Amino acid sequence: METDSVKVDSSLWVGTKRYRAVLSGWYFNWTELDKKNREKKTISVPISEVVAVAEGKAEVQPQKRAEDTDRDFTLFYVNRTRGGKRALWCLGRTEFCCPSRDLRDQWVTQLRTALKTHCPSRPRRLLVFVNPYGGKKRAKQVYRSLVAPLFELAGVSTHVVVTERANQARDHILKKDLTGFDGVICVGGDGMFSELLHGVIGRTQQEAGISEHDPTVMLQSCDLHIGIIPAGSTDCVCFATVGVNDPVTSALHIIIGDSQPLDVCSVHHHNTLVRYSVSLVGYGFYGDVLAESERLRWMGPLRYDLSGCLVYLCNRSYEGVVQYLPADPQLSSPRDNMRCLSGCRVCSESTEMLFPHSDSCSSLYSRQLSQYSIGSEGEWMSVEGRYRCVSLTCMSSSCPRSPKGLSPAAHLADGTGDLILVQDTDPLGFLTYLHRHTTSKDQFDLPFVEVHRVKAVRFTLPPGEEDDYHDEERERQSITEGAQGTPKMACNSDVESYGDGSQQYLAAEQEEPGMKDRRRKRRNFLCGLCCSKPPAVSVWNCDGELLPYTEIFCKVHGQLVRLFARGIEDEEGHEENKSCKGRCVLH
Ligand SMILES: CCCCCCCCCCCCC/C=C/[C@@H](O)[C@H](COP(=O)(O)O)NC(=O)CCCCCCCCCCCCCCC
Ligand SMILES: Nc1ncnc2c1ncn2[C@@H]1O[C@H](COP(=O)(O)OP(=O)(O)O)[C@@H](O)[C@H]1O
Ligand SMILES: [Ca+2]
Repeated sequence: METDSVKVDSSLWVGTKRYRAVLSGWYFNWTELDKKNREKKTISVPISEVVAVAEGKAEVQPQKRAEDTDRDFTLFYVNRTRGGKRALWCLGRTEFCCPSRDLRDQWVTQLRTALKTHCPSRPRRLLVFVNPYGGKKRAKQVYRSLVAPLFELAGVSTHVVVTERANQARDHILKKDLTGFDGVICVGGDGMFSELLHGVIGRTQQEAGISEHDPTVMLQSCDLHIGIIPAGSTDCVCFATVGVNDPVTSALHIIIGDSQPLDVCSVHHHNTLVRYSVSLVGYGFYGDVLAESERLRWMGPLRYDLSGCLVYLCNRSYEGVVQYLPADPQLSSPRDNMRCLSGCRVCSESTEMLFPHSDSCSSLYSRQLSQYSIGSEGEWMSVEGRYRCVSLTCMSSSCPRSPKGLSPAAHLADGTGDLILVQDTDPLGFLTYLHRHTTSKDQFDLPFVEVHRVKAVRFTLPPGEEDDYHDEERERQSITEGAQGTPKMACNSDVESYGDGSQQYLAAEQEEPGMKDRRRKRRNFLCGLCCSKPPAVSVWNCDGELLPYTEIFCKVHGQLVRLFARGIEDEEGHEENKSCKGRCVLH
């Protein structure tokens, strides 16, 4: 453990005043005059939050050459500001002037050495995917103006790919050589993150020789970190792992090399992997909202509000049988009001349980789960009924639309998910349930709502329920299976498993032309408002992707991937840096 040995201790000019500055093991402390109230204040920056040290009076924009006087140096570091309730990060910048050039060189050398010593896990080279198509279609501009200058300042090199089609990012990660990259970054929304998630998990299992199609397999956890620069419509994964969806905040978390493990839910249909999810696997309301919103993509983020209203007015509920494997109630519960924040105790305790020292690659829950093989009774619970919505979320799924999220006390890395069952109820009751997502009232404190912390869920239709919605899908499957005799993975991309167990994702072109439109027409709620026979079956929304199956099996894999984040910082925890107006650049 690094001692707190003093590396440099001298007086430095900050602005027009000269004060003492000390670089000890982990911190750089200096004193300066607070411009507003003309009094001295001490600033203390942990080395782990230093972004860069530059000789001279350096600026962030590379085109502004540093005025290289030989006695100055500039420090760039993480500054916490307050954008309303949100704890934003911005780039702090302070110029120091030394009595001599030697002392300046000593400061710069020691600071850079401290950076190298204390922050070995910082990314040096990143693979960046920009989605020009998602959100407000401003991803390129966001990246170029706010993020690229920070990466350049911090000395992080990047290879940027602006995607031209859906699934290009995922295919790139699955097939291309990733040597030398310390992480992959998506500039977009949850759909774009989902592409990188599928690429990173698929690549890791490919290289470990694990077949993703076996629902009880223990997946290999992925070391290649994923970073998100928010530029989408819901941006819920970014919001739930960082606390805000702000490009500069996220870029700074990436630069300092934060690492946040994240649970992932695998979704299977029989022995076929359909999708992975981290934010929401939702049937009923959320599924119908997504199905309806795809036609309104030209509206950007507003499409969810309009389709939300339309779907709400259709007042639909669906029959279903839900079986679930409860998690250990001693550890935590969805009603214990223990929000998952940076350094969360529940998640760190789960790390012990998920990866016991003896066998680091297998997760405890997967072992337990494989004991209860799919068909056995074990501790599986089963409920049947008519539901407004059935949602499974591995995290709080907080997002700008719903600051507390679908399940406010869910944990990012505890190996469990929260299953929320909203039974059929009157429209006002359901509106109350929805509305509580935007207030601090407990959305589970309603008679028709139940929530369970689970490790696995199976959803099936009650016997005799017509799944006409997917019959065409199955027809298509059988036609293609007949042709190729291999199980086709059904989703907007098809996986064809070859003899050698490697898996090639094929692009969505495999779908018959017009199949999607036919499906979507079926769900068109505008005509649905008046149509007599509402569909008996809804559709699954899996992180913003429609699933082509109704009967699915979901399993939570604890801490399967890692993000360049540190969880939601408890706003109260950073009083001292709160007011830093004027010292923030690039905001
Ligand atoms: C009356 C106010 C109702 C507010 C309801 C807020 C519920 C918010 C739930 C947020 C769920 C977040 C789960 C995130 C899923 C995302 O992965 C996924 C993809 O994200 P991407 O577009 O960035 O790729 N996003 C989604 O699937 C969108 C989720 C659906 C949002 C529902 C919005 C409904 C709001 C309108 C309801 C109005 C009812 C009253 C009308 C009289
Ligand atoms: N260049 C592209 N053209 C069309 N679709 C794309 C492109 N790049 C990515 N996509 C797809 O767009 C979808 C939405 O992307 P996302 O960034 O989540 O935006 P939003 O948050 O608005 O949904 C993703 O599912 C992704 O697969
Ligand atoms: Ca979880």
